[in-house]
Amino acid sequence: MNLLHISHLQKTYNANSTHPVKALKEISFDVNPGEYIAIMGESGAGKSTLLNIIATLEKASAGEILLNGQDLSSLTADQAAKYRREHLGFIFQHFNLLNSLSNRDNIYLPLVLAKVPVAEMEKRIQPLAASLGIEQIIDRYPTEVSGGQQQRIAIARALITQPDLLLADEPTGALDSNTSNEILDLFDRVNANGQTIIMVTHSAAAASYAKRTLFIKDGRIYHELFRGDDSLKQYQEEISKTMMTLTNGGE
Ligand SMILES: Nc1ncnc2c1ncn2[C@@H]1O[C@H](COP(=O)(O)OP(=O)(O)OP(=O)(O)O)[C@@H](O)[C@H]1O
Repeated sequence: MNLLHISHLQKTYNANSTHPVKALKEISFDVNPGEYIAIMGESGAGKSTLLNIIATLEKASAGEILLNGQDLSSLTADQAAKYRREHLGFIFQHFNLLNSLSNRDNIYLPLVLAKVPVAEMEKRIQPLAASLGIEQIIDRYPTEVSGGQQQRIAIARALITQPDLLLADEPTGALDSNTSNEILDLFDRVNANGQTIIMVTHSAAAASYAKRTLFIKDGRIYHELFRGDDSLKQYQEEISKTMMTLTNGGE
């Protein structure tokens, strides 16, 4: 079965006003378990809207969205909050760590909210910290580590709940190119361990790490590319070319 099934999804903001905005007009795609998908498109194309609907933060105006067979559009606000905690992991451009908590407590936070026993939290953090290279900084505070290290902490926070789906919104947008590559290498390893990832990005370099890239234009899927056996460099060139065609309005 598909992990995520999206069919004829539409989203109109301010539907009842004189200026409705059709952010998503027709979006259909499926995601299989273990996939790593990048979503690209120009500013205003509808990427964040799509991500927010998958994240259960917003509701679609029409169409179907199922995650593991669960109809996300039928969830109440409380059910959606629970669903997010139990099934989704989030990574943001600006890390969104709480500076008043240690890195360790930031990572524990979703488990605290889910009332997971302390012994289980400690058991889960050890292998995660080792695989993400954060053992040395785990008892510092977010303000005492670099941006790349903060993003590693944020990745640990997203993964500690063992989510069905990891959603990343411009995860390298605030990082220099070397640090970005380190974070993207980590995503690669996380995906190789079976984690399904959907990443919104403006960066062809970042998208080239994903195995499939969906291009969105004016609320519709314009094109998709598969990495296949391409090298990172070849695939990045393909992605850049497609973005250029899309920007120039080509078919
Ligand atoms: N809450 C809202 N109310 C009204 N219109 C909105 C709202 N959120 C987004 N839009 C509009 O919906 C369209 C799609 O926006 P969206 O933020 O999804 O694009 P995006 O591809 O993520 O852009 P960017 O790359 O700049 O983040 C835009 O025309 C935007 O102005």
